[in-house]
Amino acid sequence: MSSCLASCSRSLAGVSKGKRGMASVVGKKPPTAIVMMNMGGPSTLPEVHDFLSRLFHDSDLIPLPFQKWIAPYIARRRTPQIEKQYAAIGGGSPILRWTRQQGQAMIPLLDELSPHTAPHKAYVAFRYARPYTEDCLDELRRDGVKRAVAFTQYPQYSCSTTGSSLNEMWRWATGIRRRPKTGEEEIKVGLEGVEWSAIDRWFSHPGLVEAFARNIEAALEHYEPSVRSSVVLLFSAHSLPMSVINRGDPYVLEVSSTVSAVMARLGNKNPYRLVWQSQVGPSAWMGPQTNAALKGLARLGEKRVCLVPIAFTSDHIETLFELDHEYGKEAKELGIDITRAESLNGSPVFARAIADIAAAHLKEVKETGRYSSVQMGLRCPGCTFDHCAKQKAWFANGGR
Ligand SMILES: C=CC1=C(C)c2cc3[nH]c(cc4nc(cc5[nH]c(cc1n2)c(C)c5CCC(=O)O)C(CCC(=O)O)=C4C)c(C)c3C=C
Ligand code: FES
Ligand SMILES: [Fe+2]
Repeated sequence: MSSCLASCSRSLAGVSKGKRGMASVVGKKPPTAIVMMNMGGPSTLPEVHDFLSRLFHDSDLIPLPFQKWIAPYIARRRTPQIEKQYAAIGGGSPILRWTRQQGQAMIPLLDELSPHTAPHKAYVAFRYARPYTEDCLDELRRDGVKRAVAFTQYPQYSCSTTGSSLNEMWRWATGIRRRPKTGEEEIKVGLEGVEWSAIDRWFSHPGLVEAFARNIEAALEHYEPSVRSSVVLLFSAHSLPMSVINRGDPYVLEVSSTVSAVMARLGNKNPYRLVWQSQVGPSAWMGPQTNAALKGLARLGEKRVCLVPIAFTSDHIETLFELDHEYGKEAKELGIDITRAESLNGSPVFARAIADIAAAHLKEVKETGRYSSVQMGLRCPGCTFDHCAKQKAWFANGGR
């Protein structure tokens, strides 16, 4: 992280916009692939069912008894309700559009920050929506890629999110997972001869912190200067089941660290809390829940609240539907003057941050020969999955 700090402040200080974009990769040298990994979301309503089906089949996210049989049933039952939510936010998730835009903004900056690994090209690998991990690997194969970075787009690490995406990448790249053979068609298996490394977390990167802070400052402009410092900043992150936290998952710690760093950058001028949203099912999840916290704050006489989504880098159903639509309405009914900080979306400060993170990582791999972070090597104390160990060993060995 220390090298990040130095190079980030340099890049924040003003890397000028590069002239090369994605088009610059058509030369002879294959691009260094920057694979932006995330969960994805259905871009259109007809994709909702397949999105949920993949999600409920993922035992790293939701381990279910008889998963193969139960998952299709839950996905089918949940589809109409979730379709309505996506319909209410314009007919689909904007995550693919934002991820592509962020990748496009990152590449010229990265070409400039790390010329010896240029040209770079951004790829997208989603866990539950197109383009899937396997689609992304097809693209890498077509481009003749020899060096690839698996770059999680979740700033804070959880085995249910980043861990799941890394597991999926390892399965497809090694050929453990393969497409079913249809007819005489030749099936490509795995991805030979690629040197892989992983960026698994970046929860306290100064560029990320700066991007969040600027969006919060912009949201606070909504309030009169005389009352601005009384606004409660309510940082909201997707919750986790207590069973995952008790297994030793680092997500809660890392989200908390992001919040502390953002508050320090803001000069600790406002009161704040970290709360948790979007729990599903009847089991115990991390709390307090965002909507209960809003009700509690109203009961205690708080009149102004700024909601800050802190664990995702673009808009999605939980900001646009849950925060804006549901909780925003509820809060107004409770008499709270509520605003929401914009998600990182098209923030140029954010684009510079991810370029800096990628550049610092490429440099570190070259200098140390370490392909993944020290922290990524440690399994959760309660982990019982063999595949976590195999995936970590595979990345630590450069994808060999
Ligand atoms: C950092 C973000 C997220 C964590 C951690 C996370 C954990 C987690 N999620 C579920 C179950 C579901 N999540 C669903 C949707 C969903 N989840 C996140 C983010 C995190 N999830 C996002 C951004 C989305 C929406 C995608 C979009 O809008 O584009 C869903 C599907 C919706 C629904 O049916 O309610 C489920 C289910 C678990 C069990 C879990 C931790 C173990
Ligand atoms: S569940 Fe965390 S390392 Fe396996
Ligand atoms: Fe989720």
